[in-house]
Amino acid sequence: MAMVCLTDFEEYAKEHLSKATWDYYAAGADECCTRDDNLLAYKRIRLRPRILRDVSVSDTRTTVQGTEISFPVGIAPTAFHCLAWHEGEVATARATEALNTCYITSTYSTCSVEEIVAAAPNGYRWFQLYVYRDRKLSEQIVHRVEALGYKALVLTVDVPYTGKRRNDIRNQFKLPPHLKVKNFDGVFQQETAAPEEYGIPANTLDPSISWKDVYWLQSITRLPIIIKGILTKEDAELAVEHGVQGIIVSNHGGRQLDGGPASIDALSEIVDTVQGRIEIYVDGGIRTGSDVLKALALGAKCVFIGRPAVWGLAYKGEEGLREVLQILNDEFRLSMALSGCRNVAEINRNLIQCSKL
Ligand SMILES: Cc1cc2nc3c(=O)[nH]c(=O)nc-3n(C[C@H](O)[C@H](O)[C@H](O)COP(=O)(O)O)c2cc1C
Ligand SMILES: CCCCCCC(=O)C(=O)O
Repeated sequence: MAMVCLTDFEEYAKEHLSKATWDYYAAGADECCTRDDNLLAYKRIRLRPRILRDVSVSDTRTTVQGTEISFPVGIAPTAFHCLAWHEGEVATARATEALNTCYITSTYSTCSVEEIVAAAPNGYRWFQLYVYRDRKLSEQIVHRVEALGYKALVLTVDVPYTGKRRNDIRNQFKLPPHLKVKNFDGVFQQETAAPEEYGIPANTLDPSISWKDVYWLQSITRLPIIIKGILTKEDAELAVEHGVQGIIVSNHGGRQLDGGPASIDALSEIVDTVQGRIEIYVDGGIRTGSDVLKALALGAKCVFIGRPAVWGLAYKGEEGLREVLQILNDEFRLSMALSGCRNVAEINRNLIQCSKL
């Protein structure tokens, strides 16, 4: 079967994954309004293409946190890649190294960070962090990834509690016994009597985390800190005031608070408030190259994809994810050219119809 667009990979994954795994990847919170709006919001935005601008050569390269990547699409942190493909995050690391883009490894990876780095030693990676009640656990993983050459920490702030994902509850979804959250092998397993969530002891994440924990994190690391899960200008301003280096505008793929804004709809107020003081990225609902173009036009430095990466893995592991990234790269290049942009520096708000500004 020829894979032409990202939804081809979605259909393949839906057909070939077990129902419980598919439901877990697809899940949104409650009625899935925010999950679905993440995609619909891109379709509401209209472009203002410019013509006759010699687009015979186009350059999709950009930088994030000072490092060059081949195009402005990275991999958002998603848990449990071994559910989609037996090599799991090792395949993800190889595909992203090959395509020269940024891979944010989830705390809940089913390969360890050491295995990931060994598989793709030259890959450019950030590590996604949750803050545990037991701060020592968070501190240990921070020091591990720093020593392994991860280039930034992505602090996820929208999971004080896990959102209510109805099918996961109906399916009693949990990691099968042969898979583990490898970064915490032996740590989480000790608490087998405790109630579980997805096969992980419940209540390990600290719902009391607050802005002071950003200072705590800064005190234990020299890595840049990027906050993932901001949706308002007020919190964006606080992030800048607390000295972080980046923001990922995100609603966690609509898996946490249902009824919040589509992430692309939240982007503009954050970009306007931050005024270039730190880099802003966005994830949620990006499925085509023109979605990438729209996000950049509205001020994102780079976008990240979550579910499409696991669909690629489910299709053919490393090769499948490479295909997903290559298709997005090709579509983005074409959208740039058809709207008169020769490089990412030429993408700006003039490309967006006024009703969306
Ligand atoms: C199956 C799945 C697992 C996820 N796991 C994590 C995670 O471990 N940490 C995290 O910060 N975000 C996690 N997310 C949220 C993603 O990083 C990202 O915000 C979201 O998937 C983007 O939306 P998209 O799937 O429409 O691209 C997960 C999302 C999905 C779909
Ligand atoms: C015990 C919390 C598990 C969270 C799993 C990863 C995640 O963020 C998700 O959206 O799923």
